[in-house]
Amino acid sequence: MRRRLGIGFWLAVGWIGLVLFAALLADVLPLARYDETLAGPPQSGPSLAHPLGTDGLGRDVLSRIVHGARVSLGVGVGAVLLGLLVGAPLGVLAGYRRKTADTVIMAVNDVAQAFPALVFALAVVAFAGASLRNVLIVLGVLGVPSWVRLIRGATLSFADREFVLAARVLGTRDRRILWREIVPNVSVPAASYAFIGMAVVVVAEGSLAFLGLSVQAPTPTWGGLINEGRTLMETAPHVVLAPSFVMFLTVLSFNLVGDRLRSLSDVRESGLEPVRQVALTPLPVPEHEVRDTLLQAEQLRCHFVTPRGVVKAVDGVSFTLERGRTLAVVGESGSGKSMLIRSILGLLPGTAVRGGKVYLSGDDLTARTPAEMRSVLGPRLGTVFQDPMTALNPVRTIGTQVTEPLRVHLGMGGKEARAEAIRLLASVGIPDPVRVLGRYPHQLSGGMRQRVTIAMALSCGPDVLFADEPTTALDVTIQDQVLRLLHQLREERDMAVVLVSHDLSVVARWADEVIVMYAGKVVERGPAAEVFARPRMPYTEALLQAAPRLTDPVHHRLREIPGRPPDLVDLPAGCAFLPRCPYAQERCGREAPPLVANGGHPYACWYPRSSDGTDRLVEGVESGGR
Ligand SMILES: Nc1ncnc2c1ncn2[C@@H]1O[C@H](COP(=O)(O)OP(=O)(O)OP(=O)(O)O)[C@@H](O)[C@H]1O
Repeated sequence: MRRRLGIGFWLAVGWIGLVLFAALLADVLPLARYDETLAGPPQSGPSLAHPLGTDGLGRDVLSRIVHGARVSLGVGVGAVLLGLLVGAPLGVLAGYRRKTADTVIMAVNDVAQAFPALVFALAVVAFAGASLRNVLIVLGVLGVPSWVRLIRGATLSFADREFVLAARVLGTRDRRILWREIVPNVSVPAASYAFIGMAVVVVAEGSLAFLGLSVQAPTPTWGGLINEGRTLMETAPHVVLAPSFVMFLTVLSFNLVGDRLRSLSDVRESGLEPVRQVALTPLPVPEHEVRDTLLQAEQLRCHFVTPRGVVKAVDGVSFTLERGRTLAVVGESGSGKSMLIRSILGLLPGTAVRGGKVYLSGDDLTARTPAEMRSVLGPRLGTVFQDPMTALNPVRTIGTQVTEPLRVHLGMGGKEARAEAIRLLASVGIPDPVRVLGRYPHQLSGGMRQRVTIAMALSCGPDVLFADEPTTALDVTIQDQVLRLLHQLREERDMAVVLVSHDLSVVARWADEVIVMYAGKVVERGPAAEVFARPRMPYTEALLQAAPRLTDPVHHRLREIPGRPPDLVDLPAGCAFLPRCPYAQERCGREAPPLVANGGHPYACWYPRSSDGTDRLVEGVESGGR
C-alpha cells in the first residue's frame, strides 16, 4: 500500500499537515502579529526576523500567510463538508431509489449546476455581506450539484452488484442495505473527491478574495494577500510570490492526495494493461534453450504484489506448441489458467510481475515493449474471451468492431475492410453477414456474438489462437458448434490453439495436448488422450472423477474433490495438493515433487497412480472423437 501510494502522496500529506498545524496554532506560534503595521521596514525581503519579508505596510508576510491559511483551509473544509452533507444523501437517494426520485433530483441538480456561480456569489455578498460564514455557504452550496452527481454515479454502480442483490434476496431492509452495502463503498470515492474538492474551494476562495468578494481586510486570506501584493510586483515580488507559492503547493497537495485515493478504488487501474516491466523488479529467468517451435513458454511466472503478500498465480510454467495442434490448459478455478494466457500475451494487471520467457517462432516476446507487442497482438496472437457480451463494445456496430483490426493492423481502406469483414463473418458460419455488420451486439444471440469475436480474433490471420473458456457463457448445444468451428478453423488456417477450459469432456474431445495446473504450477502434462486415459498425478485423477460425461451410458456418481485449493500467498513447503490427496505420505509434506517423466508423460508426484490404469477409476474418457 505504501509503495502504491508513492512518495509524492506522502510529501503532499506532510505539506497539508504542516499547513493545517500552522493554521490551527497560528495564535501561539512565535510569529509577529498579522495586522501589526511597521513590524519591520516596508517591502523588505526575507530576513531572520521576517523569513518571508514584509509587505507594503511593513507587516510580516509569513504571519499573514499562516493566518490566511485559517480562512482558506477553513472555507475549504467547511464548504466541502456542507456540499457533502447536502449532496451525498441526495445522490444516494437518486442512485438507489431511481425512478421519480432520480428524475426530480437530477432535474433540479442540472438547473442548479447551470446557474452562473459568480452571479450567485455576487448576489449573496451584496445582500448578506462578505463574511467568512457567507463565503463558506456560497462555496458549499455551489459544490452541492457536483457532489450529487458523484455520489449518484457511485451508488448506481454498486446498487446492481451481486452483493446488494444477495442482501435483497435475504430480505434485508433498504435502509440497512444503504448503510451496510452502499455507503461503505461509496465513501471511498467520496473521500478522494473531498480532497480534490478542497483544492477547488481553496482556488475559488482565492478568486473571490481577489475580486473583493471574500472575507474583508484586515483579516488576511491567501487570495486577498495575492490581490494586495499585485501592486508591489515590481518593487517587492516576494509579497505576491510567497502566498501564491503556498497556495499552489496546497492545491497541488490536495489534488495529489485525492487522485491517489481515487486510484486505490478505481477498478480501471487494476484492469488489463500492458506489463510494466521497467517499473517492477523482473523475476530472474533461468538458463534454457530456445527451440524451433511455434510457441514456447519457459519458466513463465506471474506474481502479484498484494498487501497480504506475494500471490504466485503462475509459477514456473513451461511448454511448447506446434502449428496445427491444440493445447488445453485445465485446472480448478484460481489455478492460474487465465493468468498464464495473459502472461503470454503480456496483458496483466498493473500489480503483476512477470518472469520467464515466451518465444513465438524463436522471437522473444518478453523482450518486447508494450508498444512493440501491439504488432504481435492481433496479427500473430488472437484471443477469444469467455463472455462475448463483455468482449464486444455494446455501443458500436458489429461492422465497426470487425473492420477495426483490419484497418489498424492490415491498413485496409473502408471498402476493402468491409468486404473482408463480410468474408470473415461468413467463414465463422454467420448467415447474412451483410445484415449483421449493421447490428449491435445485443441484437445477436450468444452463439452469434461468440462467432463474431472469433471472426475478430482471426481477422489478421494469427499463428496462435487463445480461447479462454470460449464456451462457458453459451448453452450446451451452441458450445459444441463453437468448438467444432474453432477446430475447423485451426485446420483450415494451420494455426495452433490454446484452449482454456475447466470442462474435461471438451478438452478430451478437442485437445491434442493438455497441461494440468494446480496452484499456479503444472502438475501433469502430455498428450491429452494419454493423460486422460492414464493420469499419474492424483489431482488429474480427481479432476476426471469429478467431471460429468454426457456419453456415459450409466450415470456413475461424480466424486467431489475434497478440501479447497491452497492460499497462493502461503503455499506449503511440500506438495500443494497434499491436504486434499488421499494417497499422500510423509515425504509429500517435506519436499515439493518436481515435474518428471518416468518413461511416460511428465507429472509432479512422489507417489503417482500406476501407469497401467489398474488401480483407479478411469473409464476411457473418449478422445479423438471429433
Ligand atoms: N489482480 C490480482 N491481484 C492478486 N491476485 C490475483 C489478481 N488476479 C488474479 N489473481 C489471483 O491469481 C490466481 C489465478 O487466477 P486466474 O484468473 O488465472 O485463475 P483461473 O484458473 O483462470 O480461474 P477461473 O477458472 O476461475 O478463471 C487466483 O488465485 C487469483 O486470485
